[in-house]
Amino acid sequence: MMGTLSAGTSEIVESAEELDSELKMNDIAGRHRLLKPGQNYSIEDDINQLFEAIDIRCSGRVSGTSHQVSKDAFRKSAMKRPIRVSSPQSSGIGISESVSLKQALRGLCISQASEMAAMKRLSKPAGLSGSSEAGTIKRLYRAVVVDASESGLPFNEGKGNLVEISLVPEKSTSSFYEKVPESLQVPKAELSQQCAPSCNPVADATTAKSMLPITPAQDEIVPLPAEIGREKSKAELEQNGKRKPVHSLLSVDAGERLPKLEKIVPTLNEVASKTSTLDKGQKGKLHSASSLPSASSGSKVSKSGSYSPHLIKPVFRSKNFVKKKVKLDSALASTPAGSNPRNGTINNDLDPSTSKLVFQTYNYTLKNETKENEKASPASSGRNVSIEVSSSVVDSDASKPGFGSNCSNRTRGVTKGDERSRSSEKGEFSQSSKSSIGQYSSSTSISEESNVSGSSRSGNRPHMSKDLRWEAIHHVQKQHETFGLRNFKLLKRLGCGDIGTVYLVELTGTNCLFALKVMDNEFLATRKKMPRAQTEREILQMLDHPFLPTLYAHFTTDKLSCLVMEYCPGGDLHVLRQKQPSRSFSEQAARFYAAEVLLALEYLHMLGVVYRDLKPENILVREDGHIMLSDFDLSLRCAVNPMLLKSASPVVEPTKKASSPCTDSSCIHPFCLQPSWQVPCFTPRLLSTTAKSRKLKSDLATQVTPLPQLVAEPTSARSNSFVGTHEYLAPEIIKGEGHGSAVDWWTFGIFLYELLYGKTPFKGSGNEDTLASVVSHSLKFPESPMVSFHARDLIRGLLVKEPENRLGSVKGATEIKQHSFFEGLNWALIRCAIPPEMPKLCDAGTGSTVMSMSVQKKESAKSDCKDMKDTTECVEFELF
Ligand SMILES: Nc1ncnc2c1ncn2[C@@H]1O[C@H](COP(=O)(O)OP(=O)(O)OP(=O)(O)O)[C@@H](O)[C@H]1O
Repeated sequence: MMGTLSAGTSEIVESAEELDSELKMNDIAGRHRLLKPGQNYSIEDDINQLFEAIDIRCSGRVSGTSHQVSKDAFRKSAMKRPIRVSSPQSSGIGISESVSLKQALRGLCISQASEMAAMKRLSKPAGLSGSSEAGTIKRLYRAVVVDASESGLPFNEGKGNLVEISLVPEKSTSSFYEKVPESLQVPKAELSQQCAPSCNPVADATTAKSMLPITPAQDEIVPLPAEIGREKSKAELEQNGKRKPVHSLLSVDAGERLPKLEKIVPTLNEVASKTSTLDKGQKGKLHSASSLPSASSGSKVSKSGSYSPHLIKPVFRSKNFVKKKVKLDSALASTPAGSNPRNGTINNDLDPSTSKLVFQTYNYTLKNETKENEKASPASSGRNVSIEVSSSVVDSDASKPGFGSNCSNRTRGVTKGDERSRSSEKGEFSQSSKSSIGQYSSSTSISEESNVSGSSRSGNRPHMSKDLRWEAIHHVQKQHETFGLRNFKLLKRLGCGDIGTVYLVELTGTNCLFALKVMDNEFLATRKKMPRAQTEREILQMLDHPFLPTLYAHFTTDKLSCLVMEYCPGGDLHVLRQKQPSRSFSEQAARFYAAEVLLALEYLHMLGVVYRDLKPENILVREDGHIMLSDFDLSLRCAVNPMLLKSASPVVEPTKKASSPCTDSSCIHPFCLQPSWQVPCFTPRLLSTTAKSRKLKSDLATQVTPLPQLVAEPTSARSNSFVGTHEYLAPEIIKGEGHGSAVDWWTFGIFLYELLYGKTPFKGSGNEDTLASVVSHSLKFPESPMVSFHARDLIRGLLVKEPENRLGSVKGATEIKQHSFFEGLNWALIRCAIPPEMPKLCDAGTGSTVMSMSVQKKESAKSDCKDMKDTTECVEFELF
């Protein structure tokens, strides 16, 4: 019963669902990757191709009377059918629509190119989205069909000049694995009555409590133990305040959980002990489980050290790898094709019984090869793009937990046919790049998308070619002809989630740090959490965005599933907020973080991912102060179709902007390359001289139209799961009415509220009260701290209880970005902006000291190790 929930525990709850849809939607994973290895990325080509592909049939002229359509009507219609709205003024600017659109797109690309230039300048290592975003945009634009004559939605939302081009949203392919029993659902009439503004909040809350649908899953909700039988470090004590995820289907108590988590350690040791050859220069010292850092070992927080915000480099601890890099390149060049892990088999020196390696799939070449193989061999259809290194024991059992065969199909659901296909794959892996069932015998195959080979060293991410972490992985892979746990040196535990434990690890011999998420396969299987782990991995594989994590590799053993991710040393926003003087962020800081989160959510929605678990705890802070949205195991995958909202005339007044476009801090002109706030690390190419740039921008401002808006909001996504964190749960989730992407905009509203006020708006004395309050209480703003009208207005728009009326429910992030709260924000360059707060040289999220991450502070491996020992009471263990 809900009543069993402890009052002080904020939780994520979920129920089983969408497994099928997740599998069915695997094809989404590949959509945003367009460039093939070796293919040169050209913005100009993109533009031309886009316009070749775009069928512009929009007359751009709709009678003025059509503008009388209400906003609500538009919203509702927009969810069902294509929208195309034109403006009578659209033709008044003397530029043909195709030309203006092209210019606008070019501007978009210029903006993008500027970002890429900035990133290059910064040598920003990870998470950059340049070409992939371009690819995504290209794909979206290719899909655009404008048909003015067929669409009859002359709505411009007051903008007056917008021509909206849209596509019919695809039907969501998500299936409802878990539906709230009809008997348990609250009648809509009653709910609307409950939610009526005139309702007595107290009475409503009481009534709502009794009305909350109690699903069987909810019955089983139990609070996750804040501690799992280990000593609490300072940071972990802080984490106790975090709203931890709880699986609603199976209760997990401390007694059950602890042995499982502890089990990981001996498993790692086991792997280590089975490693016959240790890296050259490695001590070969294998510590027992007790050598893992105790919670207390991380309790000493060193706040010393400085931080250089402008040197965004991979996390390195010595220069060793840089030196090796040259050798690596030559080694690559001379690598025989047969020994190239991209193309063939390599040896795995791990114990066959434990070794299973799967590299993430990033490379389209591989996909193409797979398709060719499918043609050649029908039996292989349905194969996963990724190639697995697996033991026969693992793969012969399709039901085996882990990221094995049962988790690797990213293009379609796992069917019996698929399993049969797998069985037939025995011995075929060298051709199909698939694992060889029954052929383990210490051989492995690695997918081409292992991101560490040849020209596609960073996978399909040319913009990340400067990310030395990719090269580091490749380097290690080439050196050892294997890639797995043994290649990592465990430094400390970063945190523990519902499905796994995250460690800070160093890629042996490279001084590159990563976050390694380790999940116990048996635990996942017995707790029915495998789908969550699978979802997280699949989503991580899709991501290529500066505010989302990069998954460098993943591998699986019999016992463990591991994700090698980008490491964020800055802790999370939950902890960071608590460190603020008033335990809340300034409005400027909140705006910054909210904007970056919004971009991340927008990107996720474009990929057909409804995040569903937004909260400060899940927003990690990178070393450069920018954010990284993490934790995707509760996300919903669904179908999404792009919608292009084309602006046909300038939004801004040319004269105003032409006067001094760049001195205006709120300049929002798309061709204004000057960031709206200081970006000292970035000098746009077009701004070589101030005069030149001013003239250029002045000219552009008078000639060109604003950029079109791309909208890819998965409005048709539906789920009935009870998923989220109590204080952040949207009303429609609580009511069991089914929910879609609008839940992310609700949580975004709660998130912004919490950043600004230091608390969430509907928190009750207990979880039950909180849920009742969410459903029935009206939104109230505290008198202090003082928050601007714009901020409150945005929150108000987001925290509309009816999802269909919620800001963002139709056009997604596009709507929200246009809100006055974000006015003047240079969205394209925010990644180059100086964050409100730079992380100190301590890991706020864990309380443990981390080594300097900047180049200036880069230390040798030895001194780093010494520092670690000195400050964290010795994280002196090497498991691999
Ligand atoms: N890439 C990372 N860099 C630094 N710390 C991380 C990283 N990923 C996770 N962490 C830390 O590890 C902790 C556990 O993360 P994890 O994603 O496993 O669980 P969670 O966020 O609590 O949610 P869930 O249980 O739903 O997975 C986080 O709270 C965070 O402090």
